[in-house]
Amino acid sequence: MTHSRRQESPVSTVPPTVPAVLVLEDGRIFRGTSYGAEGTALGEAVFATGMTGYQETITDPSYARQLVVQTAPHIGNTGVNAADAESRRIWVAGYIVRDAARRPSNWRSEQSLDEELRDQGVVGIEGVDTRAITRHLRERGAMRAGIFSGAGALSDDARLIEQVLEQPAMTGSRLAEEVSIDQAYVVEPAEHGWTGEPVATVAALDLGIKAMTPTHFARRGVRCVVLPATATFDDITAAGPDGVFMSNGPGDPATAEPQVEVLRRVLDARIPFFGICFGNQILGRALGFGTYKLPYGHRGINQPVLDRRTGTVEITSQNHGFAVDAPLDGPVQAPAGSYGRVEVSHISLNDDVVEGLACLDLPAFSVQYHPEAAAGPHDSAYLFDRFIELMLTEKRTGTTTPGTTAQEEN
Ligand SMILES: NC(=O)CC[C@H](N)C(=O)O
Repeated sequence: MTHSRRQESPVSTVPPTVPAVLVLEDGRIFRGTSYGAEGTALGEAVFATGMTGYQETITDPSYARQLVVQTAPHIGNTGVNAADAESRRIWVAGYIVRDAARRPSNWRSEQSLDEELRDQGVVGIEGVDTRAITRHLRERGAMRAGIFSGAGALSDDARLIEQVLEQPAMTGSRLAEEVSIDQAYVVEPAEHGWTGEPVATVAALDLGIKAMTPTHFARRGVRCVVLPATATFDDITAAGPDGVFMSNGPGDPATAEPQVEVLRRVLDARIPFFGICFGNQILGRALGFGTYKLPYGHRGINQPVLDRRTGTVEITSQNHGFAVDAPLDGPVQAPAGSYGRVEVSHISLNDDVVEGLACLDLPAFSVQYHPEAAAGPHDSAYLFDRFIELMLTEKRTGTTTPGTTAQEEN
């Protein structure tokens, strides 16, 4: 009886499942079901440990060409909305979750994450053991991978591994120009509730900038002129900036030669500089240090960092796979140019990786993490204040004239 009633019922709460498979370049394979768009996604498999903020994560341009594994097991439960997007689109190349929420439940939700992934053509996989994937990546390192769903998932494993190996590795990939903008734009302080006159102007290079960064400047009264990644030194000075900012961004910092050259001219001209993440790596390179690939990177919103100058510990938001190779012990002369002394100002308390650089003879500093948060804790927002203070001090003491070098001024 019960059996026949069940057969007659037209209602089914279980959606039809489409097979999907995650294939890692070392041959490890995880089978699950399709999530978001159906198709093929290739990229570097990395894991992100944030328990919240999945929308900010997937719209962070630094994740371009990466397949992101969320270690939090339940994803999508608050849906997505226009206000929380950190850029104009989703940038993760593919998305890997354990258990996708079937129904979002939040008053701010405008659409389900599944629908948003579909709308933007982002291929994902769900129902895989994300803990096993994470442990694998932690032991073997971030690596090339592919998500294949629908008909593609039925292909021969060897053929799928071949496809995964055909893509370029993250090392050597230049991606900042791909995610940047074509046209400059300005974010005015008044747009974010500032009622007085602007206190300064920052020229911000968009190497993959997140919306929250200009917002932080604007809230503090700073005009933010956002420029494409290809901006020249002359484009920067044309904005009449009191300071220059370089954002986070995807790809290998070893490929950022044009931005390193631009930054050297900024430093030569003694224009105050602040960089975050990719911007920190570019400052490191401009000063003559190398960069290297971390085994599996730092991605999450609870990464402990020590500010070595104050002894304060910050809980930070991070997303980096590369790091600066600079000596931890004491200030050193910058190996390149005549930039004077530099010190490692911040280090990771998990693994001693360089998390910040400070020039002692120039108004320039940077951090490897994300003081703009979004998502993540706000511990590091003081860095925006520190940069504004630096710009205003340089302005007051008159040592900075954009477009001229320190020698020319003397
Ligand atoms: N968020 C970032 O700016 C990342 C910088 C660089 N692409 C890295 O992976 O290290």
